Amino acid sequence: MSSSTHSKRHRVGYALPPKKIQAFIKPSLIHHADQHNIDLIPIDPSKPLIEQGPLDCVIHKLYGLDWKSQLLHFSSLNPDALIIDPLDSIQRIHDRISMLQVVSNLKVSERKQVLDVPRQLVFSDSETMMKNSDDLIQKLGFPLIAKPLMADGSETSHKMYLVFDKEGIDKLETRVIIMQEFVNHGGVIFKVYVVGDFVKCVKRKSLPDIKEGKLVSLKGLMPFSQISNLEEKSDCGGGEFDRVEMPPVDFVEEVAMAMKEETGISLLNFDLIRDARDANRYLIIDINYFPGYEKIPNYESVLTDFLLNAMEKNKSRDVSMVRERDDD
Ligand SMILES: O=P(O)(O)O[C@@H]1[C@@H](OP(=O)(O)O)[C@H](OP(=O)(O)O)[C@H](O)[C@H](OP(=O)(O)O)[C@H]1OP(=O)(O)O
Ligand SMILES: Nc1ncnc2c1ncn2[C@@H]1O[C@H](COP(=O)(O)OP(=O)(O)O)[C@@H](O)[C@H]1O
Ligand SMILES: [Mg+2]
Ligand SMILES: [Mg+2]
Repeated sequence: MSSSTHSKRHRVGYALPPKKIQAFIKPSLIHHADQHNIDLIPIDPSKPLIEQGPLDCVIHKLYGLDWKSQLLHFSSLNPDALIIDPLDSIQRIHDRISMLQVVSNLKVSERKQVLDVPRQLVFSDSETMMKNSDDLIQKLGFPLIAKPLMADGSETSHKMYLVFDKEGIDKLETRVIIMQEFVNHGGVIFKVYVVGDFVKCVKRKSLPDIKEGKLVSLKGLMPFSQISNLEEKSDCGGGEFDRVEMPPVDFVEEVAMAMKEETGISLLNFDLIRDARDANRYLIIDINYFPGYEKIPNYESVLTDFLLNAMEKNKSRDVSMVRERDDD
């Protein structure tokens, strides 16, 4: 990195919901960034963004048309400012259909591990789903997971149900619904955090397996909030979690970099599960924009290094564009 990067102060604006500011913009992050010539500046989304500059870079996780037009207006007046990440790219992972299409487009080399997504069907309303329930059951079987289409941080976007039988399908009362096959995965999920070229995979507790024998005793549907009832009776406990092997690092890193390329997004994580019936089959079930990075150790330096690098790259891009213009 050039010495000028170290001497110049960088103004990085952050536009985040209050809950996220509380969790992510910790004094330790502000301090670490400050020590590395970055001023983290709060952006007030209720005021014009163009009046809150100058800014070298904007990081953001806000939704809605107002924020979109604010960013567009700001970018048109400040073409050299770096926006992390582009709104159009983020939009693609706010929808649980296009999100999984991203996975199908990933370019991952031929290897022992296979990357897949769960099978899913989308319905415009519960009535249409009920009418087509025989087809749904035939295609995906039970148990099913009902997910809202949108994954846009809204209150309802994480509200899900496990559906065990036809009566469960009939009881669902949501608007656009994704019905996804439930894949047994040993009750453990791997969360892969990506920050530019940095990749960190961690283990988390997930929904426990639902063995065929157990399915007969499960009736109707169950919102996820009650899933702990099921977990108590699950096979995953008593230190088993700690013994679960992590996926191969090179595989995770390759998928993470392919994801970054395909989405054009630098700040994301994805949820990876390993098929309980095939240890080499991995499925991506969820991709999240700008997740809770504060949960990874040393996130202060990871984020600071990323911002410095991104601004440095952006500056060299601007310089080469000026050179190209001069050459014309
Ligand atoms: O709140 P946290 O720290 O659990 O982070 C949430 C993420 O948890 P994770 O880091 O994956 O464990 C969470 O990931 P999941 O969807 O739970 O896999 C989302 O990214 C969530 O954002 P939103 O509500 O979808 O806008 C994230 O919420 P925000 O931090 O953006 O509010
Ligand atoms: N197809 C699936 N098979 C098995 N478990 C799943 C599947 N999809 C989701 N889950 C479980 O449900 C949780 C929430 O689903 P996810 O798609 O990640 O939604 P969210 O965006 O709310 O995190 C996951 O962390 C995992 O435990
Ligand atoms: Mg998830
Ligand atoms: Mg999610």
